[in-house]
Amino acid sequence: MSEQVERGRGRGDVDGYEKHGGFPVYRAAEDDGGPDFGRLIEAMRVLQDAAVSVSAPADVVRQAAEQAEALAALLEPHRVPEGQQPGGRSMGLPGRGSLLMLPWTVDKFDATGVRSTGVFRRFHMGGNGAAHGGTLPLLFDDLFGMITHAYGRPISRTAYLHVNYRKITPIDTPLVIEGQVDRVDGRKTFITAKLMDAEGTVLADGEALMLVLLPGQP
Ligand SMILES: CCCCC/C=C\C/C=C\C/C=C\C/C=C\CCCC(=O)SCCNC(=O)CCNC(=O)[C@H](O)C(C)(C)COP(=O)(O)OP(=O)(O)OC[C@H]1O[C@@H](n2cnc3c(N)ncnc32)[C@H](O)[C@@H]1OP(=O)(O)O
Repeated sequence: MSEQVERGRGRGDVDGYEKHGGFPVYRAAEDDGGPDFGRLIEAMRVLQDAAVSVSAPADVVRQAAEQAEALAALLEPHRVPEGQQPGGRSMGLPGRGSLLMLPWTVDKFDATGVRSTGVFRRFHMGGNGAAHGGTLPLLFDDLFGMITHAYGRPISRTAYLHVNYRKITPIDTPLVIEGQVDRVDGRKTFITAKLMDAEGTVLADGEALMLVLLPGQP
């Protein structure tokens, strides 16, 4: 984890951050969920990739279903309320340890912007080796959230998000996404970002308006 990301852990204490909106208080998980949480999440991701790409004999599918059901039953008694689980709050893990997020790694996180690197996996495929078009706004939206946070803005929500698909975004290929705050106008934070391949070719670019929540807004 970079020094910038480490510093970002303390943002929950920035004056006004917790008081804004009706959003629950979120803090980064102290220990990234413990020694095996990252392993669990990565194993789940591999399982997701497998689940959407295998064509297995019926007996294998039956065994896999039974094992998946047993695993779910093992975890079920340990559900906790939103904001207490390490998933999504583990800043040292790819995708913050959230299965929903792209498993990307943040390597820059400060007021000048946020950069993250990673690959779209088989799980994220739309067709013909390209990432599903819906997965790109997910990547952009989460980056925009981090950029807002790294800039020191109070909790904000995405009012709009625009993505231009410039070229096919391939799966299993190292990519980088980078963006920054362009301007601030009262509650409004305007952000832009670019998704690029290793040669710097822009595959997609995006812009968003993030609005600081008013007191009580969910
Ligand atoms: C989860 C964090 C883990 C914690 C770990 C610790 C640290 C973490 C570090 C980083 C965090 C990382 C990531 C964060 C994760 C994710 C970020 C994703 C964020 C989202 O994914 S969030 C979900 C999608 N999002 C929504 O679910 C919004 C639904 N919506 C609403 O809740 C309202 O809509 C709201 C509140 C947005 C505004 O409502 P409102 O009533 O307060 O404001 P109002 O409408 O009056 O607009 C005020 C002024 O904005 C202009 N305006 C409004 N909308 C516009 C538009 N679309 N286009 C152009 N202008 C627009 C108006 O024209 C007016 O402009 P003017 O003042 O000039 O007249």
